[in-house]
Amino acid sequence: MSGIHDFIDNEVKTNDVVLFMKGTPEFPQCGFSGQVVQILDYVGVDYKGINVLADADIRQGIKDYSNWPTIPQLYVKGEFVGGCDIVREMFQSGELQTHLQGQGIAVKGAA
Ligand SMILES: N[C@@H](CCC(=O)N[C@@H](CS)C(=O)NCC(=O)O)C(=O)O
Ligand code: FES
Repeated sequence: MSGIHDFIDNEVKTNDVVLFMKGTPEFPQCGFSGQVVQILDYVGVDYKGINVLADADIRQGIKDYSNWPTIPQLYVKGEFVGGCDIVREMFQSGELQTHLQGQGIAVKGAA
């Protein structure tokens, strides 16, 4: 196992919600990442953002880890959820909020 794989594995397993993205939650540097940030902020969930632009090995490593070719990538409780399109569709259907709550993760406005 490579060091990058272990780093990623540790991040997704020790943080409930992790977003691998371009830029930071405060300053996204791509519209796809920015859309997921907006959704997560709207839903009101705490998450950790990891900027793949700061590290080329993570940028490639996260694609290998999930076998998914693009950034952003959202993980909940150690599981890959999806990229921008999937997260947006799940948000619009309400499935994202349901999934988070089902995992015991607090979302805004939930009891
Ligand atoms: N349709 C994709 C949009 C994301 C996307 O196309 N990302 C591209 C451009 S930011 C990407 O990560 N390319 C590989 C790279 O930049 O390393 C999704 O649902 O997440
Ligand atoms: S950085 Fe160009 S589309 Fe994401």
